Formats: sequence, C-alpha cells, structure tokens
Amino acid sequence: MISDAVTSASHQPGRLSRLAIPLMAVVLCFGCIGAAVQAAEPTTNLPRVLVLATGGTIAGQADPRATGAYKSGQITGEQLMQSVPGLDKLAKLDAEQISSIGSQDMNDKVWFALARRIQEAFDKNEADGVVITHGTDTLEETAFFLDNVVRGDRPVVIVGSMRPATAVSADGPGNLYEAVQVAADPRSRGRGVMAVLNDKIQGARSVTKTNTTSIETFSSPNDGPIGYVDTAGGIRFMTQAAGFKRATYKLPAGEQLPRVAIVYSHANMDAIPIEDAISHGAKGIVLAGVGDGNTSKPALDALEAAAKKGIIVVRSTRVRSGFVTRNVEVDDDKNGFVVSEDLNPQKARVLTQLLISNGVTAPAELQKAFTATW
Ligand SMILES: NC(=O)C[C@H](N)C(=O)O
Repeated sequence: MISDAVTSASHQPGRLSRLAIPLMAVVLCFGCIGAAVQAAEPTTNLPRVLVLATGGTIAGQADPRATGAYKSGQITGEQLMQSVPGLDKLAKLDAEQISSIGSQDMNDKVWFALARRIQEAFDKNEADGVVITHGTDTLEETAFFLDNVVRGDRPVVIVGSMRPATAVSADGPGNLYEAVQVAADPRSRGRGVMAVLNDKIQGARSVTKTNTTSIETFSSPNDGPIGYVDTAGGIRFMTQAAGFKRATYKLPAGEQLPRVAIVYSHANMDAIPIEDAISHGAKGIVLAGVGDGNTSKPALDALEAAAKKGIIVVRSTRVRSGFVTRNVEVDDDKNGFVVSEDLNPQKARVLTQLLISNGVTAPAELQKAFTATW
C-alpha cells in the first residue's frame, strides 16, 4: 500500500478474461448502455493496453434518491472496462487500481506511483500503450506531470468523464472506448501524454478544463486539439507526431515534490499571500497574474524580495489564453523572474517543482525550460 489514498490493490494485474464481476453490478454501473460483455475474440495480435485506474467521476456512482450528488471513485478500473461493449476487441487489456479518489485529492504519491508503473510497463515491454482513468478536476496537471517524466514514445492517454457512471447519458463509457482506441493506435506514438474526452484528443501541455459541469469542458486555448476520435470515423490527427521537443525530468527521491505556491492576483492586491507563501517554506511562487502576468506594486515588491531570497518566481496569468512574455516594465531580467509562456498557473507550478527537484534553479536555465517548446 502506497498511502491511504492509494489502494492496496495497486500493481496487481488482472486479466480481463479472468474477472468475476457480477453482471448485475456492471449493468447497474452503466444501465443506459445495458452492457453485456461480448464474447472475446482471439486477442493474440491486438495491441496491449494497460489501464491504470485512479478514481474520479468516471468511476462515480450516484445515490438514486439524490438529484445531482454522487460519490467519485466507487467503481474499479476493471468494472469500468467490463461495462464498455467492444473494448476487448480494440486491445488486450489489463487493469490495475492505483487509487480510488476524486482528483481534487490527487497528490504526489499517486503521481509517483503512476509514473513508475508506466515507465516499468514500457521498459519491460508489458504494454504498447497506457490509459489512465482520472477525475477531471486535476486531469490536466496529472497529464502534464507525466508528460514531463515518462520516457519513450509509447502513448499515454488520460481519460475522465463529467457525469457519473449511473447518470442518464453517462459520458464515461464512450470516453473510455475512445481513449483505448487512441492508446492502441500506432499513430499515437511520439505525441507524449494525451487527454481524450468528448471526441477530442488534446496535448498535455495545452489541455485545460474550462467548464465546471458541461461535458464540453476540455479545450486547448492556444492551439486547439491535436486530433479527433469517434467510433464512426476513427482517429484523425491534425498534427505531426513528435511535433515538439519534450524534456523528461527525473522523479526526485522520496515521494514528494518541493513546495511551490500559486498566488492569485486581483484588484486591491496586497503582499500578504506572498508573505504567507514565503513563511510556509515555498521554494517557488507562481503568480496567477492579471493580464500578461502583472500584479500590484506591493505584490511585485514582495515577489522581488522572494526572488532575492532564492525563491523561484514565475509569472503566469489568470487569463485563460495567450502567453506571458518577458517584460521590461516588470524588469524580469533584473528581478530574476521567469515567465510561464503558455503554461497556466497549475502547470507552471508542476514544471517549477520538477525543475527545482532536478537542480535547475538559475533563472536563465529555468526560462529555457519554460520556453522549450518554441
Ligand atoms: N468530473 C470529475 O471527474 C470531477 C471530480 N470532482 C474529480 O475530479 O474527480
């Protein structure tokens, strides 16, 4: 067992064909699909896809007496797979339960467990692709973290849903089907970690959640989806594979990334949130700035003081699209600040954590890493 949040069932491969999930439970999970698992065809030549389940709404069940409420992470990855007709015809599937949590509780331990298991599966040639089932709230952060630490060109696809398994028109089964389609396809190689939801394939660097409840929530504001997938048309990639250079960072020893705080800027901003971050031992501060990564004079003065103490300061923005560019007015050069380019604050935080833990702390080097894509 890795932690309270990581189940004891982790790393116990279970072959789909050996599962003994009562059919009633499956039908209950995805009643609207009425999923009876179809007779398995010979699977010898099918690509091998490892499904790593972490929880989230895709594994959520509602109390039938409640109107909107449901509990995340109630169904296992194996049960999810069993409930999607035809999945076993796309790939030879194995499922492992890494955790059973809503992604609002996603944490370093689960991230490290995912990263290590994926790398092991690729290094030992156990899988041609990986699918991670995940809650949508922090899906983009997990995608970006893994994109920065997993080596090799085999596809890793992260998938979730906005409606629980028991909802009318649950979106989980269709999303999972499409995720396996993408993970099993050789054309998906060399594209890093991808998010597949609602017929779109989006890159880990750009994908972000944009709506609190709608199934049309994930978008890539600066560059759009890298492809589309649907059961009728199959997969259409709009970009070339390996279209950008991908750095991979080492996982630090232990189970934790360094503390990096996000400070949200607003009108009437004072220095208190920045002073709080410093006093709580932040090794880095990411500013979710207004506009082009701006903030008030008192906050800027506090950030300057933080940078002088050796705390990494990254200017990002609370605005959903666009880039934060190095700036003469803020004087990034003199202050030793880094700008996040296209990375939103939550992803800038992850990259800052990885850079610090890999010993990259000089502002010029940090800036190079943030700008690596262009
Ligand atoms: N749609 C979802 O998956 C939301 C849920 N709170 C989660 O992130 O786990």
